[in-house]
Order: sequence, then structure tokens, then C-alpha cells
Amino acid sequence: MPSLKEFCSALRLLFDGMNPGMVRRIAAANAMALAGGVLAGIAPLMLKQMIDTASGGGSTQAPHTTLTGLGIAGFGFAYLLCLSIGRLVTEIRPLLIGTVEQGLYAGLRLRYFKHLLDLPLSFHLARRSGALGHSLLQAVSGYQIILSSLVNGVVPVMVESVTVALVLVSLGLPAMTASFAMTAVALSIAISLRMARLRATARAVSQATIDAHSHLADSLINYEPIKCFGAERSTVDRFAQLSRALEACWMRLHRTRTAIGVAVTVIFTLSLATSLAISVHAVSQGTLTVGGFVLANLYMLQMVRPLEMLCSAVRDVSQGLAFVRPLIEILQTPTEAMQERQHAVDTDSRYGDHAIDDPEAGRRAVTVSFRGVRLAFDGGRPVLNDFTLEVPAGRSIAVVGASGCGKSSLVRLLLRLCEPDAGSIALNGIPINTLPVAQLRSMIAVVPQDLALFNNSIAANIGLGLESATPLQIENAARLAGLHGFVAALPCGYNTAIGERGLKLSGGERQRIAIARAILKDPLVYVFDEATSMLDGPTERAILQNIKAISVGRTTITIAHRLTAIQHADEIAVLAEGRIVERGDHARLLARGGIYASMWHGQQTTCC
Ligand SMILES: Nc1ncnc2c1ncn2[C@@H]1O[C@H](COP(=O)(O)OP(=O)(O)OP(=O)(O)O)[C@@H](O)[C@H]1O
Repeated sequence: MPSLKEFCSALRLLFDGMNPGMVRRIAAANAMALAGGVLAGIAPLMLKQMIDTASGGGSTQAPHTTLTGLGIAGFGFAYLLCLSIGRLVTEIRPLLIGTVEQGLYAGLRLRYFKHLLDLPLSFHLARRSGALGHSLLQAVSGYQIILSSLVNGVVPVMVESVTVALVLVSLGLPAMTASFAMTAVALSIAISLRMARLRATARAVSQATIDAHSHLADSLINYEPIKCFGAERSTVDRFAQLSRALEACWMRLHRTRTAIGVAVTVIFTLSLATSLAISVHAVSQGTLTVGGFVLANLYMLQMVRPLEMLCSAVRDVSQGLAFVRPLIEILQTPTEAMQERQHAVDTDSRYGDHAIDDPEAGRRAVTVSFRGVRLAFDGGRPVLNDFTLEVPAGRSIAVVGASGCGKSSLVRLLLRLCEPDAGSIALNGIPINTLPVAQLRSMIAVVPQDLALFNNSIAANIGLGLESATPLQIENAARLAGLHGFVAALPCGYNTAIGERGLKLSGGERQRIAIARAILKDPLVYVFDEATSMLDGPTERAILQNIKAISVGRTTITIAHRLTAIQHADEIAVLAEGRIVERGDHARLLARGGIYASMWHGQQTTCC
């Protein structure tokens, strides 16, 4: 059987955020289910009365022998009415449920999307984005299966079964009741024996679907490298392999479902045979009328069919839950805010205590300090070890070092996209882990090494960090980033769509959009992480001038490989072995003849 806890948490998740209108529609649908079940339960009783009246009644139902032809017509009419209203109710109910269902899915999609954006970077680095999208589609189809089973199967069928059971007991047919009970027990055993396998195969289908679709999404995102490296064949082969695995999982699921279906049919047939034998015997003994015979067998059919439907519902709900499970796991992953609160509790610090309410704060420069910071990923060798660096308010510093020495990790730490294992990072002496993370990020603008652009217009990409940005503000930011001339020459100007991840633009143009985006944010702290690495010499020099102008009075951290990009910085810090090993301006560091000097000479040689 599906775990009750899993079932309840899946439903709680879906019904979370239901509005009063939805509750009313669900109540109306349930009332209809109740009415439909009762009508279906009493319809055969009307038929029996009609047959007994027409045939002059039986010895067991003597009072009905006096009913007139009017009575026959009355019972016949009541029988048809029960059937037709029951049927009408069945037709109308899905409409009520359907509108509620779509509202619930819309709410679920929104909560899921918001939750994904609230999850920490570590979560996203460990997942495939294609899988995240597909988990939602899969969960919605799982919920469709579950709701359809509950709404169209379980609820009306339960009501009908209870009504019929009550009538059977009141008719005094203990043998039939016992036969029904045995059928129920046999079906439960048959179902529970195969349920574990059904759950396992349904989960395998869910996982295989997600695997195949994430490979598809990943391959399309990487269309260009696949083409450049002629990897079409191996990519398609891998997809074919995943697709075959998915097909095999579905086949196993169908076989398991069919095995359960066959067992249910065998039990159903045996049960009907038993009821026929019991009722034929009762008629031959004169203890049951013809109407009673018809009624008993109709009821047996009506009792066994619901049981059969319940079995199908249990089977479908198990399958649906397996489809919903990946989404539940994701939604149960703690968000950044939850982790922050937990961290505050663990370290006994008071998160949010230092929220900066001062309206002037947005115009003041801040001192950025790293003290004794240690960072190791996945328990490996520390990338940063006892790292200490202070960037005074309004000053600019360049951080240089070999590839992989941990420069970009500094940026992630500063934005709290990852947490240090030891040490502290502070803005104006306030530890950043006591600031609301949204406020912290609003004070810092990063031009990242890996440019992240949306498949949207240039204006929308520049305005990412400032929802209220006017076209003029966007244009000014673009001017300072040396982008306006290029955009103005485009037929659609700032409305030009830049394609998937901005791939319709050159690397340098993409970089300038990222710079304009940072400028528009007007932050207290600028971080340029290889911000001009894709620009040619003259453009780079022009933009570096602009960057220098806009960052006056702002605390600025510039990360660069190419030392020509930072040689005019006020101060340069050299990162090696997880800490700052040299510090000074270009001339001083050259004169020192240390790591910086050898990097500089190495790059000069490479250039020449
Ligand atoms: N999320 C992560 N999980 C595991 N290892 C990571 C993660 N992020 C970075 N690393 C590792 O940490 C080290 C430092 O990475 P980082 O990106 O900070 O280097 P970097 O100095 O900016 O390099 P580059 O100049 O080449 O961009 C690298 O060895 C990298 O492989």
C-alpha cells in the first residue's frame, strides 16, 4: 500500500494555498459523490421491488404482493431516476473538480519556481536544470493520476459500497455478506503482495523520465560545443540508451499493473461464481424470490466492481505518488533563508539584527574585510586557508593569482552563495551572516566571469537588478559600459532579443551588458571578476577608464588574470596557497621580485 504519510504530505502540498472558492467547489463535488453513491446503491432495490411487484411477490416479501400497477410504474420510474441522476452527477462532478485542479496546479507551479530560486547555490550546482523542470511536469501528471483515482474512483465507490453493504445486511443474506467480505480480503492480499514492486517500478519510471529529459535539455543548451566537436552521434546514442531504459521501465510498470489486474479479475470471477451459487441455492430452497435473486446478484456485481476500482485506485495512487516524490524532495530542501535561520540558531547569532534601515546607508562606502577565512569544498583540500584581506571604504583593490587559486570563491563568499568553514567576512565591521541576505546582495554588484544572460531584450538584461529602471537609466548605464554605440546601430535598439544565453552577441558585447547591469544597480561595492577579459585592447582600456570613473568612492574588488587589466590599481593583492602572500602597487610588487613579478614577466613573454 502507498505509505499514508507520503500520501498525506503529497496532498497537503497540493492543497496548500487553496482559496474559499476552491473549498466550496470541492464540497459541492463531494456532496455530488455522496448523492451519486447513495443513488447507485438504492437503484437495484427499486428494481427488485418492481420485479417482485410484477411477479406477484415471493414468500419472503409478502407485503409487496398488494401493490398495484401504479406501484410497478412508480418503482420503475424511481429505478430509472436513480440511475439517470447518478449518471448526471458523475458527468458534472469532473467539471467542478477540474477547475479546482487547474488552480491547484497553478499554485504548485508558482511555489515550486519560487522555491527553486530560493534554494542555495550548492543545491543547483549538484542538479541538472533539465531535471528540475521535468520534476514539475512529472509531479503534475502524478497528481492527475492520484486525483482522478480519488475523485472518480475512491470517493463515489466507497459511498456506494457502504450503501450496498447496509442494504445487503438488512436483507438478511449472511452468506452473501460473508462472500463479499472474503472477496475484499482476497483483493487486499493480492494488491499488497504486488504493491512494493509497483512502487519501485513507478519510481524507476519517474527517475528514467527525468534522466532522459535532462539529457535532452543539457544537449540542447550545449548545441554549439556538440556541433564543434562533432559529438552529435555520441549525444544521440546516449539519448537512445536513456530512452531505451525509460521504455524498459515503463514495460516493467505495465507488466506489474497487468499482474495486479489479472489477480483482481480471477478473484472477481470466483466471487461472482460464489454469489451465483449461493443465490441459486436460496431460490431453489424458496428462501429467496426472483426479485431477491436479481437484487443479490446485482449487488454482488455492484460490490465487487467498487472493490476492483478501489484496487485500481490504490495501484494508481502508488504510481502517482512515485511521480510526485522527486518534487516533494526538492520542496523539502531548506531554502537559503531557512539555512540562515538555522545557522543563526546554531551559532547563537541574531540573524537580521543588523538590517541597515538608514536611508543614507545606500550612499555610503563600506569597508569589506575577510578575517581568517577557511573554505574547502566537499571536505577536500582548503581553497582558502586563514585568508585575511581588508578593502577600506571607497578604495579599490585587485586580486590576482594562478587559475584555480580561489579568486572567484571570494566573490561567492562575499555574496553568501557559499559559507566559510571558519573565519568571518564583514561589511563595516558587521558580520555578513547577521545581515539579511537580500540586503547584503543589494549592496554589491558583480560582473561575473561566467556571463549569465537571459533570452530576452538587451534592455531587460541590463535592467535585471533594478525593476524600476527607466529607458534613460538603462541607456546611461550602457553608455558607461561602452555599449550604447553598438545598441543604437541595431534595428531594434534596446529591444533586440539576444538569443539563448545571449549567444547572438559577441563575448565582448555580452561582457559589456553585464557591466552595464552592474552600473545600473549603483551599488556600494563593485566586484569585477575577469570583467574585461573578452575585450580587445582599446575597448578594454576605454571601459577600464569608465569603470574607474564610476567606482570612485565605491569599494571595488577587481579579479583578473591578465595583469595589464589591473596594473594601474591602487593596490594589488596576490593570492596563493589560500592566502594573500604579496600586497602593494604594481611598481612595488615588480621591485619585490616575487610571485607577481614572475607572473608579470611570464605574461609579457607570452604577449610578445
Ligand atoms: N562548488 C564547488 N565544488 C567543488 N569545488 C569547487 C567548487 N567551486 C570551485 N571549486 C574548486 O575550487 C577551486 C577554486 O575555484 P575558483 O573558481 O575560486 O578559482 P579561480 O581562482 O577563480 O580560478 P580561475 O582564475 O581559473 O577562474 C578550484 O580548484 C575549483 O575546482
